[in-house]
Order: sequence, then structure tokens, then C-alpha cells
Amino acid sequence: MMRGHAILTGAEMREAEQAVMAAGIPEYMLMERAGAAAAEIVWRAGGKRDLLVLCGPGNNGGDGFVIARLLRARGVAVRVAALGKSRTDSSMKAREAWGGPVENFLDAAPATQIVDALFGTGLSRGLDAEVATKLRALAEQASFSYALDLPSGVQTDTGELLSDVPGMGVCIALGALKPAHMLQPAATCWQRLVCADIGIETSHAKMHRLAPPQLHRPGPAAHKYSRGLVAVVGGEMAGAGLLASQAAAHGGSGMVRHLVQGQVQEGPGAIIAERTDAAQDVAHRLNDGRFRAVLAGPGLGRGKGASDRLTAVLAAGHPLVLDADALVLLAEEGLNAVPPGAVLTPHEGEFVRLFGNLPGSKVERALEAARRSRSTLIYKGSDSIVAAPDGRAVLSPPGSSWLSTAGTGDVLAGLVAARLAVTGDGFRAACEALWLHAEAARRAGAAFIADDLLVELPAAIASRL
Ligand SMILES: NC(=O)C1=CN([C@@H]2O[C@H](COP(=O)(O)OP(=O)(O)OC[C@H]3O[C@@H](n4cnc5c(N)ncnc54)[C@H](OP(=O)(O)O)[C@@H]3O)[C@@H](O)[C@H]2O)[C@@H](O)CC1
Ligand SMILES: [K+]
Repeated sequence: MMRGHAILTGAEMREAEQAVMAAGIPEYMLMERAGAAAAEIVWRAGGKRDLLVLCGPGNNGGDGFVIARLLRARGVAVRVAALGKSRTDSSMKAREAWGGPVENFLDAAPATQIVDALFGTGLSRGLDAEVATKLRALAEQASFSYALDLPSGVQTDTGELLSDVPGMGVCIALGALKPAHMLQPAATCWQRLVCADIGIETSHAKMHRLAPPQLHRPGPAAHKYSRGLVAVVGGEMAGAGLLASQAAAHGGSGMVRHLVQGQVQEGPGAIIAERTDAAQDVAHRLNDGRFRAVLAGPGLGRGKGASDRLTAVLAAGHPLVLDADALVLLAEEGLNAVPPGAVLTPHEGEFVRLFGNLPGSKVERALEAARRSRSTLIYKGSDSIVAAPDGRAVLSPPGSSWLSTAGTGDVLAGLVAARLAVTGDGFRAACEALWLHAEAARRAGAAFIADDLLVELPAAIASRL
């Protein structure tokens, strides 16, 4: 599976920094590297436009002093404004090396470009109101704005805004991404995110950014069963099951059986729709060892009949994808009913019903829920997370906000089932499905409906072969 950029928490970042220092590289050298990498990004974007660097008391401010010095050397008209004294050894050293005038932050006049180097991973509370107000004013008056490591006011591990945070142009993550670079509301505080490599070791990271998957075309001996047979167990609302079935069919599986409740509706000829009104009918159809994935939830309903259908699904012994109403029903039955290795796809409301109000960041909640349910989780939202019981997590960058429309969840669930049938690996299937779903949305443009995503799926898949 292709790995995206590593994501480290604030504490993991400090550990990684310690490891680099233990290998003989002093902290100040890391600061020089961070400043040089960021200065290069600012130089490429803004060239010789006048620049104001806003420096805080810690090492984030120290990085700012390095940027100021390096860009002054390139002929940029640089001013520096600081929020009090520099308090760490490295930031004092960087300030000394700058050697130029340092204005008082609250009195600083605007500039065409600003670098926010007030606080990074060491932010411990929200900014004082007058500091936040001044930062917003300077950001709004600038044509180019850069947040160093994180915009000041953003909590590193949770993505919360501890005080008002202005919109920034570029966020320059240092050494590795942090959870806040992927999580809401922080992840919408900038237009562009770049990660500067400063030689921090990240190969041990358990969290990564969602990467474009590496997909494979079917081999010459492939047939419909070898490519993966999927069952979609529908229920009271036929449309949702049909959408999920179509997504499962377009997601690369070999064949889809749609177990319908009530009249069989008109749908694509490639999908085999079978009327299975009673739970025993579902159980009977699922008694087939060729199924590689069974999806239940979209349009299932929440009454006794739906509950009985779900019981048949849980007992069938196939790899499962459980979504929507299946999750609501499971919240009543309890997590013990979920066979290990399933993929669960809750949005916020379904998540809380299933797992209650867990503490911690969205990533921590996702990982705890994966552990408790012994399942892979896609914790959906504009910052979707894939979490595994073994502690791995993949965080999705913000995608198209047009996905907030009816039926897109059904499409995602169908895609997960397809990829599970193809790969046999729930975590991988969840990541591939999430990426393909986001890519289909990107290709669909704006104001699309869920059905439009289906049309874009073949091209989205073709782009990753
Ligand atoms: N780790 C790495 O590998 C590398 C890290 N690098 C850089 O270091 C950055 C982290 O540096 P850092 O730990 O010194 O923390 P930083 O964000 O500068 O602030 C801490 C200071 O601010 C203060 N303070 C906090 N909140 C406040 C508030 N609301 N209002 C007022 N004060 C507040 C806090 O005081 P205290 O909380 O103790 O009261 C403390 O004095 C990181 O983001 C990256 O840029 C790179 O140089 C190289 C490699
Ligand atoms: K910052």
C-alpha cells in the first residue's frame, strides 16, 4: 500500500527531535534547516516583496528569525516584530544571528508579506485577544501570508482553534505533518499546505496522510468470481441500496448481488437484484462461500425486519462492511455482535451512538473505537479518518465540500465493499475507497449528486493503474 506523508503528534515530534539531537545534530542546526526550508518556500512564492516576520518567544519564533536573516541576505526588505523576549537557547541564538532591529509586535505596521512564527507545536493556550486581533489585521492586510509549522492559535494534536485564527495563504509544516494539518477546523485555515523536510526520521510513524492508491488491472486469467463477489443487503429504502450496489460494481469488483426487500426496482443489468423479503431468504442467499464482501446498512431501515436482516448478515461469516442503519441497529445490539475484521463507516452522529462521547482528538477517538470494535473504521466527515485496531491511522485532507449531499455515503460504502472484495484487506480497502470517492467528487466538479460520482469512478480508477 502506498504511504502518504507521515503525521506526528507534538509529543512524537519532540521525541523525533531528541533522536536527531542524540545522533549529534544540535537543536540549533535543526532550526537553521527549518528556517532555510521555509525561507526557500517564501522566496519562491513572494520573491523580493517586502516581508514582516512575526516571532514568538519559543523555537517557532527562532525559526522566524532564521527566515528573516536568510531572506534579508537575498535582498528582501525584511522587518521583524517579536512578542517579547526569546526564551529558548536556540531562538536567542537565531535572534542574535539576525542582529537587526526588532519591533514590538503590537505596534508593527503591515507588510505585503507576513510570516506567522509566533507559536507552533508549543502553543499551550489561546492567544491573548489583542495579539489575535493584531495578527488577523496583519494577515488581512498582507497579500502573501505564511503560517510557520501551524497558524498561531491552532492546537497541534486536535486541530482545535484555541483563539481566533485568520485565514493564511500557505501553511509550512516543519519536519512532518501534525494531526492539525488534516483535522477540522484547523485544516481550512490555509489555502495551501506544504511540508518541509528537515531530516526528522518519520519511518516509525503510525499516522499518515491518505495517499493516492496503487491499483491493479485484472490479470489475464481473471473472471467475475476471482475479481470479487459482493452482496449488498438492501432494505426498506431501495434507492440507497441501489446506489451502493452500483458503486460496488463500479469499484472494481467482479459481480454484485443486490438482495432487495420488496419489489425489484429497475437498475443496471449488470447488477443481479434478488427479492429476499424474509431474513431467512437473506441467510439462504448469503450461504455461498464465494462472497468476498457483504455490505449492509444503506437503506436497510431500523425496524424489526431490518434487525433480522442484519442478524442474518452478521451470522453469515463473510467479510463485512457495515454502514448507516446497520450502525444504528448495532448501537442497540452492542459491539460484541460485530465479527472481528469488519469495516464500519460511521459519520459523527452514528459514531457517538455506537461509541458514546469518547475523549481526545478525532484521531484518538477513531483509534479507540477501532480497538473496541476490533474493526477498521472510516470515521467520516470533512476530515475523514481510517483507523485500525492495531493503531494505524490514515487521515484524509479536506476534500470537496459538495460531498455533503444525500447518497454520497451509500456510494462510499459500496466502494469499500468493492475494494474489500478485490483486496481482502479492510484497512487498505477503506483507504482506497476513500481516495476514489474524493477523486470522483473532484472530477464531478460542483453541485453534483451522488449518482454523478458513479460516472466518474472508472476514470478515477484508471488514473491509479
Ligand atoms: N520539534 C522539532 O523537531 C523542531 C521544532 N522546531 C520549531 O519549534 C517549534 C516548537 O517550539 P517550542 O516548543 O519552543 O514552542 P513554540 O510554539 O515556539 O511556543 C512555545 C512558547 O510560547 C509560549 N506560549 C505558548 N502558548 C502561548 C500563548 N497562547 N500566549 C503566549 N505565550 C504562549 C510558551 O510559554 P508557556 O506555555 O511555557 O507559558 C513557550 O514560551 C515548532 O513548531 C517548530 O517551529 C524547529 O525549529 C526545528 C525542529
Ligand atoms: K506559527
